[in-house]
Amino acid sequence: MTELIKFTKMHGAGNDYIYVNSMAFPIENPEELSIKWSAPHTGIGSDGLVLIGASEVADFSMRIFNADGSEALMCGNASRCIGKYVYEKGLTDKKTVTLETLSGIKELQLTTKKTADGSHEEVTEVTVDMGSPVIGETALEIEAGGTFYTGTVVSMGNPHLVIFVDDITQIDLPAVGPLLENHPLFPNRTNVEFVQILSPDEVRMRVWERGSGITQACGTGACATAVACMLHGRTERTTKVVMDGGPLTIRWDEGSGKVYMTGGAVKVFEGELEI
Ligand SMILES: N[C@@H](CCC[C@H](N)C(=O)O)C(=O)O
Repeated sequence: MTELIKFTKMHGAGNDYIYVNSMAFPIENPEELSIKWSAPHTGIGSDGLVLIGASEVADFSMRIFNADGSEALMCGNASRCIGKYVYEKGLTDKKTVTLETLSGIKELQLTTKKTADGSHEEVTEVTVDMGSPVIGETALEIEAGGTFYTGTVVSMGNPHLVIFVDDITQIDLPAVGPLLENHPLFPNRTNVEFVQILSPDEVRMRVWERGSGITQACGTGACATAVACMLHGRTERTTKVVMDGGPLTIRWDEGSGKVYMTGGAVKVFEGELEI
């Protein structure tokens, strides 16, 4: 029997996912549908699929699937978009929302303002408590395509390799990204961030995401980047990470050791699909 699934296309700094409220529209084969719906010409076109579900330990749960159908443990940009989704759809009236993810419970702080016609409140910005980073090697020598890079390995629930470069425009991301993502040093693959320092509180970053390729932004990647920058004494505790799709502000709190990510979330359109 054909089923109709309602979805919302949203993005955070240009990192775009298809969001489905799986409490209303249960989905049995998200891996398959993420591949199908993410396809730019034959599907909706996106970096992946996000399911918003119920939770016994938090207000809501999130499952995130990359465009290749692989499931990730965490997604920074999607967590902000879910904050906007659940508040604006009236699924909650809380401005502090907890979200169960495969990498633990994250807390979202929503900033809202009245819409221009004064009829309701909209979410303008979300700050996510991303938890504490797990720091791996800080000077990993790695070869890809005949070039040697030095990277810092940081997990923000999912794996990241952060590489400092002098001039980010010189990086051939489509060529080197897949080599590093699938490097034998990373049996579970990795997300890859190239970073150029602009000032003590601003960096430029481009990302190659595990399972999705080049994306306009990566929230966990921005956090990993800021952590690597601070670890190496390149930036202050708060850093603006400017990606192809826009900036995120990342603060690595000295006292708690936690990383806080702040940025916007945008609804693009809604639709329905038959499965
Ligand atoms: N874009 C995301 C991360 C999505 C998952 C990642 N590609 C992985 O496989 O670990 C973000 O905003 O954090």
